[in-house]
Formats: sequence, C-alpha cells, structure tokens
Amino acid sequence: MASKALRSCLLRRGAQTTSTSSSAAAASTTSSIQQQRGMAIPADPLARFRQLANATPVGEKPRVLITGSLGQLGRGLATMLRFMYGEDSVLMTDIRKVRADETDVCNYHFLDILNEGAIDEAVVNGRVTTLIHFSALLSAVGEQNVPLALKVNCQGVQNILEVAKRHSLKVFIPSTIGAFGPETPRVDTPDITVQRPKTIYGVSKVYAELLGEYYHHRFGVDFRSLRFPGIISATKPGGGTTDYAIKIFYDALKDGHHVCYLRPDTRLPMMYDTDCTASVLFFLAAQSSSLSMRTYNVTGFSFTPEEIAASIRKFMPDFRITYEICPMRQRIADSWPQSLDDSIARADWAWKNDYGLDQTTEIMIALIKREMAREKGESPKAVIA
Ligand SMILES: NC(=O)c1ccc[n+]([C@@H]2O[C@H](COP(=O)([O-])OP(=O)(O)OC[C@H]3O[C@@H](n4cnc5c(N)ncnc54)[C@H](O)[C@@H]3O)[C@@H](O)[C@H]2O)c1
Ligand SMILES: C[C@@H](O)[C@H](N)C(=O)O
Repeated sequence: MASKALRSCLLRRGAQTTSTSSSAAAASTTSSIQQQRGMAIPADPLARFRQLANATPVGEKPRVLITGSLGQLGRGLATMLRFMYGEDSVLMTDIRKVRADETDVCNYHFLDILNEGAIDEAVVNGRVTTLIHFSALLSAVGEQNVPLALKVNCQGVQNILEVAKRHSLKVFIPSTIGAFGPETPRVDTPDITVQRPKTIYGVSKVYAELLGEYYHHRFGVDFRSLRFPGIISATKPGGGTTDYAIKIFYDALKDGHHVCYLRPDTRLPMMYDTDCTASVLFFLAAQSSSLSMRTYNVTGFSFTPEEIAASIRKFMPDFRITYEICPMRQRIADSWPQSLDDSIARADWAWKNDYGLDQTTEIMIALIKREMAREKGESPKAVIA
C-alpha cells in the first residue's frame, strides 16, 4: 500500500485513486483503429500497476536508473516505480539542481550521460538492473542547437548501450512519432514503414532505434523501445512540437484563452501520462520471448487544436482558442503521423491505453486546479470526487 506522502504524490501526478463518471468515447480521430476505443477512467487507476508489482517475483524486482529524470516524463515514472517496487528501487539522475517545490524527487544524483565512466559508476554502485534513458533534446529545442542535440541524443545513446552491454542490463530508450517523416503514411502509421525524418531529433531517434536493435542482435543486449506520441501531463514539457497540448490547459485555467502555434486542423497522436508510464512498465515486464520486435508504436488518441479546445469547452464553456502559427513547429507537425497503428504492441504484450481525450481533459483540469489552489496556499480538494 502506498504511504500517505506517496499517495498524495500519485494523486498530484494524475494517478487518481478515486472514480469518475466520465465515459466519453475517444471519438476525435479519423483513425478507424482508434474510433473503436470507447472508454471510461478506471475506478482504480492504480490497480494495473499493483497487479503487475504483485506478479513480479521478489528476486526479479528491478533496480532502475532513470537518466533525464527531472524532465516531463521521468518524475511520474519514478513515483510509480517506487509505488510498485519500493523506495529503493529507483535512482533518479539528471544534470540540474532539484527545485525546492520538486518534493517528489528522491534518491537523486547528478549524472551527465555524456560521461560514460560516470554511468558505469552509478550502475555499479547502485546495483542497477535496468536503465531507462530519458535524457534527450526534443524536436523544437533540437532544431535550435543541432550540435548539442547530436551529442546528447546520439553520443548519449551510444554510452548507455555500451554500459548496458558491459553490465548485462535491460535498457529502455524511448523513440517518438518524430522518427517518421513526410514520406511515411500519416494515418494509422505502421511499425515498419518509411522513416525519413526531417528534424535532428527524428534523425537521432532513428539512430537510437537502429543502434539499440543492433546491440540486441549483435551483443544480446535486452534493448526495448517504444515510439511515443505527444505525452500530456501536468508537468512542464521540455520543448517539443506537441507541448501546446499541455500549455492549453494551464492557459485555459489562468486566462480562459490559449494562443496556439499550430493550425486548427493539425492532427497529431497523443497519450495521457499515466498510460505512458504503464506502457513503459508493462513493456519492460514482458517476457523477451513474447516480443516479435524491439521497437513498437504505442498510442492513445489523436486530435487537432480545434478538437482539444472543444473537449475543454465541455468543462469550461467560455474557453477561447486563437492562432499565431509558428512556421518551424508547424512544419515539424506536418511531417509527423496523424495517428499510429499500435496493434502489434496490443497483440504481443497486451498494451492497452486507459485514457481517451475527454478523460485526459477532465484530469488535467482537475490536476491544474489543485496545483493552483496549492500555490495560493489553499488546501485543495481531492482531484476528482
Ligand atoms: N514528452 C513527450 O511528449 C515525448 C514523446 C515522445 C518521446 N519522448 C521521449 O521521452 C524521453 C523523455 O522525454 P521528456 O519529455 O521527459 O524530455 P524533457 O526534455 O522534459 O527531459 C529531458 C531531460 O534530459 C536532461 N538532459 C539533457 N542533457 C543531459 C545530459 N547531458 N545528461 C543527462 N541528462 C540530460 C534534461 O535536463 C531534462 O531534464 C525523451 O527521450 C523523449 O525523446 C517524449
Ligand atoms: C512527440 C515528442 O517526441 C515530443 N513531445 C516533441 O514534440 O518533440
């Protein structure tokens, strides 16, 4: 059972433990695959994580080192790992100082992934069994500093794979819809297809996929990768093209108005944070023999700025959206898939998303209200009663 502090942290990060009546279908997509995914928020969103933890034999409980753990995705994953496998199961690492308000950060160490020896040292001293490599420069910031993106995204991956090989570690390195390009079929994009990305981020992620698969075939490294869509969470995003789908909620609650940098009809695949965490943990727990591939697509639902604004209006009828297009981000978004086919992940290791667009909207609004109440010194109510 989670401690009181851990429970409150899971609540803040979106892993609600209370039920909600929302049952809207994820209907905001052109994809026939995704139209079938009607859903309601599970009555106990932690149940699947608890079940997975209980099914893991004591001797197989992982000790996980997360690189780039202070970014958008790392903190939520670390919190869930501690909930499942215990306080000592996670080493959080990154290169910046922890802020006073980041109270969920524990067992934290400085680790620059460009220093291979330091990764070795952290792995050996921490008796690490699994590396989750989140350090990266995302699509928009990558375009602004190509040499740094090459170093962090390519040299970093090489270092991580070498360390994984040396110490026989399981290693997870996420990929992205950014690993596809304009020549890729954009609707229900399959796992195996044309990959000619036009950003340095995408190029470096194709490199990571291929190098990881090479280390698997050549050296037996247990490399695993998922191509994530844009991830929606109540945490600060790191400078990607899909960041608007987070900022829109903060703007809605602060000003009732969001200025969007993408065109109203720009459709992109997305996924809610807790589903993203679930995809990583269930994928890592899958038997190697059940994996027909080492890099899989996973997704939640797809929408346009117009459609997410309509979803927000179901909860905040006066919400307004206007548009000031950023040519660089628009060009990137126009080169990415509109929806992903993740049916092979569903078949091989029973991947399943629990959240659709309206459930995500409802949770994001509740979480940000709670955060704002805390900032004002009020004592916030439960996230969703
Ligand atoms: N967030 C998304 O929507 C999304 C979607 C698809 C894939 N991904 C992938 O998931 C991973 C995590 O994404 P995120 O959104 O948390 O990214 P983020 O930008 O929020 O965080 C990345 C972290 O890497 C750290 N970092 C940068 N240089 C480093 C270095 N030299 N050594 C160690 N750490 C360094 C940064 O300090 C930062 O905290 C990335 O690989 C990203 O490509 C994210
Ligand atoms: C899609 C993903 O890789 C990231 N959120 C980006 O926009 O760059």
